[in-house]
Amino acid sequence: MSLSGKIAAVTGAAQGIGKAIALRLAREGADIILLDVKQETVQQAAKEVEALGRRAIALTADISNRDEFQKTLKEASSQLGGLDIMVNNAGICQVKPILDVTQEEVEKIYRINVQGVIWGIQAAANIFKETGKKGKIINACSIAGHEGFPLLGIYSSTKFAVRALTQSAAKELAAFGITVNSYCPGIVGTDMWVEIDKRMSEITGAELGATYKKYVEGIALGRVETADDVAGFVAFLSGKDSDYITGQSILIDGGLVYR
Ligand SMILES: NC(=O)C1=CN([C@@H]2O[C@H](COP(=O)(O)OP(=O)(O)OC[C@H]3O[C@@H](n4cnc5c(N)ncnc54)[C@H](O)[C@@H]3O)[C@@H](O)[C@H]2O)C=CC1
Ligand SMILES: CC(=O)C(C)=O
Repeated sequence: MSLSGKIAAVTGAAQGIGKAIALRLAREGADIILLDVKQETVQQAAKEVEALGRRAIALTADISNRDEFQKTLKEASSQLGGLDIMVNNAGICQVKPILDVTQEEVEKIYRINVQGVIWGIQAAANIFKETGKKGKIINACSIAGHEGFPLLGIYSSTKFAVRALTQSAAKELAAFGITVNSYCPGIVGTDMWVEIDKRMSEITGAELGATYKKYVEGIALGRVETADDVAGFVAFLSGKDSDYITGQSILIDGGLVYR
């Protein structure tokens, strides 16, 4: 598919799935706004986009800060000449029994994983409406947005919230020709899973690597998911071939959770 002439914004684009999405959309022809809290690495990722011959703007901003996020995104989109695709990818994980989690911990993950997605939907939809674009909003959900997993309860609840927001926003924005969908990866070999495995070991006493191995063994296709697997699917959701899909949170997990 060609995304030539399109402008896409990707949050959490400094590394992992977000960086793979930014590079894949650039390969398909889009110019990219890359946003992350990690200044140096997001600038490096933007250079990699430019090396593919596309325009790139690196933004250092926190998606949980509504004003900072929306202001920087609006300025960057004006600079590039608009916005067509918004990928609300940034998120954090948390591994803890529900009985032990503190108020601060719950608030932190909800500010990033839930409020950050709300601010991203608002920012993109307002830009699309102002510029008369039938844009696409694409959110990061998870298998954990379809099923609760032990020690990932609060994280799972944030991803269930993303699924609800995706459905509601799709219904509210359909009148403007804006579609809203989510991708739901399974076990992707990024820094997030290194951290999950480490925390699971600390809590359960399992050997380092054992939790990751156990989850990967449950995947029907028999291999861990790569960030590029996810990026290819996001490219599909960004392009014309997905124009008639909205409000969906689609599993891309190699066969792990079945809905
Ligand atoms: N790794 C996995 O197995 C899975 C990941 N996901 C979701 O995919 C998304 C990306 O995950 P990964 O690439 O694996 O994570 P990662 O931890 O490797 O990368 C996340 C990126 O988001 C950025 N970020 C975090 N908080 C931010 C904030 N407040 N403002 C701006 N940027 C922020 C980080 O700096 C980092 O660059 C997340 O929403 C995650 O929940 C979903 C299912 C599986
Ligand atoms: C990080 C994540 O979403 C899972 C379920 O592994």
